Parts: sequence; C-alpha cells; structure tokens
Amino acid sequence: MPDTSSAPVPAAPNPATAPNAIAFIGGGNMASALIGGLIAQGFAPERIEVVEPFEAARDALQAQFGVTAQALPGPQLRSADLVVWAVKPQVFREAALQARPLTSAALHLSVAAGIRSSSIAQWLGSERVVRAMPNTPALIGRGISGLFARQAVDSAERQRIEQVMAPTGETLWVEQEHDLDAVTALSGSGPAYVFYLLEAMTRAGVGMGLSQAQAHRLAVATVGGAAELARRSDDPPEVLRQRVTSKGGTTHAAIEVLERAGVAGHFVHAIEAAQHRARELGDEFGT
Ligand SMILES: NC(=O)C1=CN([C@@H]2O[C@H](COP(=O)(O)OP(=O)(O)OC[C@H]3O[C@@H](n4cnc5c(N)ncnc54)[C@H](OP(=O)(O)O)[C@@H]3O)[C@@H](O)[C@H]2O)C=CC1
Ligand SMILES: O=C(O)[C@@H]1CCC=N1
Repeated sequence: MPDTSSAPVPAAPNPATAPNAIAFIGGGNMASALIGGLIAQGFAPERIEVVEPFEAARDALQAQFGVTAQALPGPQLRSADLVVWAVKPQVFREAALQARPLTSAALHLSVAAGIRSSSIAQWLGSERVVRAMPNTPALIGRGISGLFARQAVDSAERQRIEQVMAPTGETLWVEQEHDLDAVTALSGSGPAYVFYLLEAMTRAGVGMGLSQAQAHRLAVATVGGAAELARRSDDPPEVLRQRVTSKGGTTHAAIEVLERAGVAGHFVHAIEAAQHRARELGDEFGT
C-alpha cells in the first residue's frame, strides 16, 4: 500500500531530556534554521545564547528570535548544557580553542561539514561530542539530518540531540563516522542539486515562451509533487519514471537526450566530488 500520510511529524518535546540552555557558536544560516525550530517547539529564547562576530547577523537573530547574541564567547557560555557548533570548518579550531575554558561541562553538537569528532574532542577537551549533518529545508521543518555520536555520549544525551533536531525534520543515525561524509554529499549539499534542476527547468520554460513566474511555479510544483509521490510510493523512482514515459512520447525524447549526455553519471560524479571535499575539509582543517 502506498503511504498516504503527510511528511513525518517531529516528536513532542520531552522535558526530561530537553537541555536547559543552549549556546550556538556561529549564528549564520544553519544556526538560524535550528534556532527557529527550537523556538517554534516552545524553547524559550532567553535560554538561547549565540556567539556571532558579524554584527548584522547578531542584530538579525535578536530581532527575529529574541535571543541574546554576543560578538565573543564570555562567561554566559558556562550556563549552556548544550553547545551547538555552527561555524565554517575553516574557523572551527580557532573558535573551539577560544570557547574551550567556558564549555567543559556541556554536551557538544557540531554541524560542520567534514570536521571529525576526534578533532573536536581534542580541541574541546571533551569526549561528549555528537555530529549532525542537516540541510536547509530544516528552515521549514522538512530537512533531514545524519547524526553520529562518539562512544562517550549516552542514550539520554542522544535523545536530547534528537529532541533539538526534531523540529527541523527527520533524523538518521549512522554508526560509522565516515558515513557522514556521504550524508553531507547526498542530503547536506542535496538541496543545491535540486535548486540547480529547478533553475534549468525554469530556464527551459522561459525559453519556450512561458513567463518566469509561470515556469517557476510549474517547475517547483513538479519537483515537490514528484518527490512526495516517490516518498509515499512503494515503487522505486525508476518505475515511477517509466510510468511517465509513454512509448514514442515526449518524456522519451527528453530522457534520451539526458542519457546520451550521461547526465545520471555526471550527477554521481558530482556527489562523489562533494564526499571527497568533505573528507578533504576534515584532513585540511582537523587536527
Ligand atoms: N548551509 C548549509 O546548507 C549547511 C551547512 N552546514 C554546516 O554548517 C556550518 C555553518 O554553515 P552556514 O550556517 O551555512 O554558514 P554561515 O556563514 O551562514 O554561518 C557561519 C557563521 O559563523 C560566524 N563565525 C565566524 N567565525 C566565528 C567564530 N570564531 N565564532 C563564532 N562565529 C563565527 C560567521 O561570521 P562571519 O560571516 O563574520 O565570518 C557566520 O556568520 C558549516 O560548518 C557548514 O559545513 C551543514 C549542513 C548544511
Ligand atoms: O557546502 C557546504 O560545505 C555545506 C555543507 C553541506 C551543505 N553546505
């Protein structure tokens, strides 16, 4: 039977495992998505502290969410029992060494691509480290995050992480840390591949005489509808594709062009390049 339900709904918050106070180091795109989710779930903004050197980003966070934001880590960080690392891999080490004396009692959650938990544990002097690889649909509660925990993280702490991530969408634990590089390549970077496809579909629509608005609407509804159909269906995408492809018809003409150009193979290579870059980031900017 096809699944006729809507997208997975996040679990209700559990006060027993919820963190008391959360600090975010880095207040950019990913931090905003997570903070938005937490507040929507009922987490009080007064219990969220952000460290963000960029003044305009601090002002935006304060205005949008009512959270406190500082330019530098200060004593207020000591009260956080969860610290979320949402800085770029390139600056993680420096930021960690700066905040280390203030965060020794906390559980740590990193969303940085590539940076391995062994590096993070060494920089912070703590083994209580979880890595997450979210994606930007987190902003609307429709993301998916890969999660990996170091051995020292216990099951209550894993639950706490799940609870913090729940408002952003689905979560998926991986047992091998290196699998997070594949998650990064597939779903972390994945929204960009979909937007790339949307750009091309819209450009084609405009080229065929539709207005930009018409082409955009048709492309977005098609990608959203097809993804939802694939999610609910028992059939693999290949079968769903065959159902669209009438013999000697229009889809066949299009797929033939894609196949001749090796587009599927190029997609695979592109995703492998992202995985390679994740590994490289870990080597280059880790310990
Ligand atoms: N964007 C995405 O789709 C995803 C991103 N990620 C990961 O999330 C992390 C953040 O990415 P994203 O939110 O996109 O990046 P952003 O650039 O939007 O946010 C990072 C923020 O950290 C700030 N920052 C720089 N140095 C420090 C410091 N020492 N202490 C505190 N804050 C600092 C930056 O300020 P300034 O601009 O002034 O340098 C910036 O505002 C990355 O590691 C990335 O790999 C993971 C999954 C998906
Ligand atoms: O492009 C990046 O490096 C980050 C990680 C996954 C998505 N954005």
